[in-house]
Amino acid sequence: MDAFRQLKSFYWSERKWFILSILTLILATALGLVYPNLLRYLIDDVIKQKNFELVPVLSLVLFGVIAIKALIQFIQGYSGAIFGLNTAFNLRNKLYNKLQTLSFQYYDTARTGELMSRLTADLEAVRMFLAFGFAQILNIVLMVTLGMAMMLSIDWVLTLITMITIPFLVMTALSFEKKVHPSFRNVRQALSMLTTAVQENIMGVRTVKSFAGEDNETKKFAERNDGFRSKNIQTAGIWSKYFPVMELIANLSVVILLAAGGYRVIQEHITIGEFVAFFSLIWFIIGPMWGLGYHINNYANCKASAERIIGLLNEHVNVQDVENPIVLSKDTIKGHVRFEDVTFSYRDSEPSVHHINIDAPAGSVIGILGGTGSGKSTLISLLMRAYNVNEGKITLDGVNIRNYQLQSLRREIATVFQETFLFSSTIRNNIAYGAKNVTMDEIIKAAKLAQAHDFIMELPLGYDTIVGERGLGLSGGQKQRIAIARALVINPHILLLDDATSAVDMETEHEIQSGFRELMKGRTTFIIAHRISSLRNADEIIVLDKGRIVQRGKHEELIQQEGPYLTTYNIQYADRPKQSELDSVPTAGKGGSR
Ligand SMILES: Nc1ncnc2c1ncn2[C@@H]1O[C@H](COP(=O)(O)OP(=O)(O)OP(=O)(O)O)[C@@H](O)[C@H]1O
Repeated sequence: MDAFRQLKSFYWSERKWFILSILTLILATALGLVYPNLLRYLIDDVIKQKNFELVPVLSLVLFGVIAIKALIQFIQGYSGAIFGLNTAFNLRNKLYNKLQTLSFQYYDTARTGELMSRLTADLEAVRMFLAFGFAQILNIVLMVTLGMAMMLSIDWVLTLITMITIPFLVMTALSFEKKVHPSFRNVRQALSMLTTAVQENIMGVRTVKSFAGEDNETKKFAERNDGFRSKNIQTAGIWSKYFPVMELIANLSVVILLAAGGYRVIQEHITIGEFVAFFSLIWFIIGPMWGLGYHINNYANCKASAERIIGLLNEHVNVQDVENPIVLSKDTIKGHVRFEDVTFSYRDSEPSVHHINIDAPAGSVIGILGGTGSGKSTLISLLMRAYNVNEGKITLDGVNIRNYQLQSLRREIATVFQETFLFSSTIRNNIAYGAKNVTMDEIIKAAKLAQAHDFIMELPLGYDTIVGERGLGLSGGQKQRIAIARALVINPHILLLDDATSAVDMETEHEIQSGFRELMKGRTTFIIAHRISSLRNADEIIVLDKGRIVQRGKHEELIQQEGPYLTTYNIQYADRPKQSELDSVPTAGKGGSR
């Protein structure tokens, strides 16, 4: 119960529903005992004594009991359901909030499917247990105790004789559950493999079709479908094997009762009425035994689900606010960024960036160039405090970024990531995502600067066009331009562009950049790009190799030095004479712009 104790804060506020559901449950179970007693009374005191005038009264009493029990059962089911639903509601909100606060570090290794099952299957398991499972276990205890007490009070000898088969029934029920449980798990796994196949096929439909993989996919699906069917057949086999056995044992109790009870009546140890009451009481014991294994397993599953939920709620948040953080505001921020001897490694591995020093005065543009895996994106992630640096510090206007309130820091930084993510919503909403109370004029202005306005207007619904899941239906370049507009619309003091124009052609890139130049006046910008043309106007270009700065300076300085920058330049401008050749020909102009 420890797991459920830890979840107390989520259900304690709903305890009135819980108490109501438990009280009504006790009442309904106790009312259930009225039937056997009425039967006994009917036979012994009415029929045998020929007091037939009591029959209508008894019928009315029975009707009253049934009606009251039905009403109580309704209140019990309703209050239990509300208790479970409200607790799940509180828990779901808390879990979702937790997901928002977890750092990038967590998401680096987290698996989407697992997280989704925390929020759905695990939460549902806890809800069902709180709403019904707990009540059912309590109901079993109540029914067995009350039923047994009543049977013992009628005839303890007959009770013991009748109960001979109960241990066998319990054993069979537990063994059934032991077998059927893993079998159900296999069915669930097979189903999840089946849905994964469908999901991957839909998401990767382009790849499947372009590699003519339809036949393979059909074969894969057929195999998984077959797996799903055979696991279901296995489970059905267990059910059909065990149920007749359980039925047999349960009915054996009844046969024993019939024989032993009949004998006790003949011996006049009990009356016929008591004998009949016994018959209906025996189901008070057998009924719950039937589902005992299921409820025990249900509890174990629920506990495991609750533990997984608690695990997520207790997950450590790596990047947090310090005590009394400084709240950045648009009016006070200037935008002077400094990396001071920054070293960072993602895990305990070799650092991804080593001893980085960068001084980016407010409004300057820093270009970053380097091979793949050289640490460019890492620098940008550190600046938006996706991770905390291991050594050194990053300052904004002279203050370590750790001392700023995280949300206010990120509100002043707009990032356009390498991979564009668009929400399944309208283009207008996608552009306005990070901005509060943004006007349509501002959205259009940002879209124009990002060279997105024209193609948006060509779409049938313009800015109201819904972009499909992950932006399907738009080209890579169009998605990037929407992402750039999204960054521009928040009017950031610091702009981080991580290969943001890789998917647009050079012509469009140039146009976007001229837009940037106008908009970036007074804003600090870090541009990661593979094209020299994107970086050549930067105030400083940093060249990275294996996490270290190997060259730095302005474009004009860097093309005068031997090094990776000049090599990249020469490759990209291969159709032009090499820089060294240009230098040796005094009449030739220096390196064409694009
Ligand atoms: N989330 C992460 N977890 C662990 N290691 C990472 C993570 N992100 C990057 N790395 C590692 O850090 C190093 C630098 O990666 P980074 O993404 O900064 O390179 P990059 O220069 O931006 O590369 P690219 O041009 O391919 O995007 C690489 O060795 C990479 O494997």
